[in-house]
Amino acid sequence: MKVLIFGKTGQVATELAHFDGVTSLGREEADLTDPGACEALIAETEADAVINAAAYTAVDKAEEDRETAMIVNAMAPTAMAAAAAARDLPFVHISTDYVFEGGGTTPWRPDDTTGPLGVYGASKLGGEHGITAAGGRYGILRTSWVFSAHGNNFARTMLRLGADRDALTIVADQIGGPTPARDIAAACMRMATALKEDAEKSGTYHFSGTPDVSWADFAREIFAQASLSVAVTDIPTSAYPTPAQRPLNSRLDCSATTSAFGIERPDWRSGLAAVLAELNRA
Ligand SMILES: NC(=O)C1=CN([C@@H]2O[C@H](COP(=O)(O)OP(=O)(O)OC[C@H]3O[C@@H](n4cnc5c(N)ncnc54)[C@H](OP(=O)(O)O)[C@@H]3O)[C@@H](O)[C@H]2O)C=CC1
Ligand SMILES: Cc1cn([C@H]2C[C@H](O)[C@@H](COP(=O)(O)OP(=O)(O)O[C@H]3O[C@@H](C)C(=O)[C@@H](O)[C@H]3O)O2)c(=O)[nH]c1=O
Ligand SMILES: [Mg+2]
Repeated sequence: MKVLIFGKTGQVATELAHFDGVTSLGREEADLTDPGACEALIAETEADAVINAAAYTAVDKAEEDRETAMIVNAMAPTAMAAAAAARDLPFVHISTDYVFEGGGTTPWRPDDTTGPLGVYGASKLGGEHGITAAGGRYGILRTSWVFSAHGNNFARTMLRLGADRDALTIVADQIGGPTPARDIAAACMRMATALKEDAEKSGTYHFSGTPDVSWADFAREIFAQASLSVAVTDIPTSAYPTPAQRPLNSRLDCSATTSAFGIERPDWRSGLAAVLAELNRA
């Protein structure tokens, strides 16, 4: 199957580029601030499916750059979905736990009420609504806490800070599933193939690594596996003020993804080991 990918340099896009039959479009070939151009690329593609792995992911910066976040995360994916629907091509798109308001401790199910706390989450939710309304074959995969050997992510931030600090204070009341970018890429490919066969599988799905942990627990595991001696102290979110508010409960119920596509939650601790091995080889 030939797959057209929006995004080339991001965490998930980098992992998608390793699959056979994919064509990756970087910012130079497809700028998401120009939704019409993205639409045109899908109208003329020879691919059998489209995956969007590009997004405005700077959560705090989005608070003061709402317009760009909305164009990239809502308008461009909406235009892509319409173009894919017009040609009956499966369209797979990645969304986020940040569409939820984050109350309680129950894992969120795909049809639970959304309530984004910030601009990034609101812009991603706008994309979800546009894609759903386009009426084509689509899969929206909400994931969380993505990490890989590339790009900006919490694991690489911890390795950088841990290299010259022996103690860090990390938020311990936000709970979620860290997710290896490699597993998200594989899930997207699997969904694109399944949607080609069966349009009835269209819908919104959840996918995150297991077990659910706090950011502080995630940091401890990073330092343990990297053999870095850094003392991690738990702090509440209130002690780490940021421009954008984050959900406290980011747990995702991924059971529908397993039933529809046979995709299981990956253990993020082995994904972390693979990322550390990759960084050590580099
Ligand atoms: N990171 C995370 O923790 C999470 C991410 N997600 C979602 O997963 C998906 C993939 O995220 P991830 O791989 O982490 O993203 P990254 O932040 O690693 O990469 C973002 C990608 O989007 C591209 N991009 C941004 N703006 C534009 C633009 N205007 N035109 C073209 N390309 C653009 C970037 O290109 P360039 O290098 O040129 O800037 C880059 O390739 C996104 O939809 C994101 O919302 C969901 C949950 C958690
Ligand atoms: C660096 C640092 C962060 N933190 C906290 C802040 C925050 O609550 C948490 C994670 O920080 P980050 O900046 O990596 O978080 P953030 O960029 O908000 O990560 C999010 O990105 C978007 C794109 C998503 O879709 C989400 O699923 C999620 O992965 O760790 C500390 O408590 N201490 C620290 O020293
Ligand atoms: Mg970040």
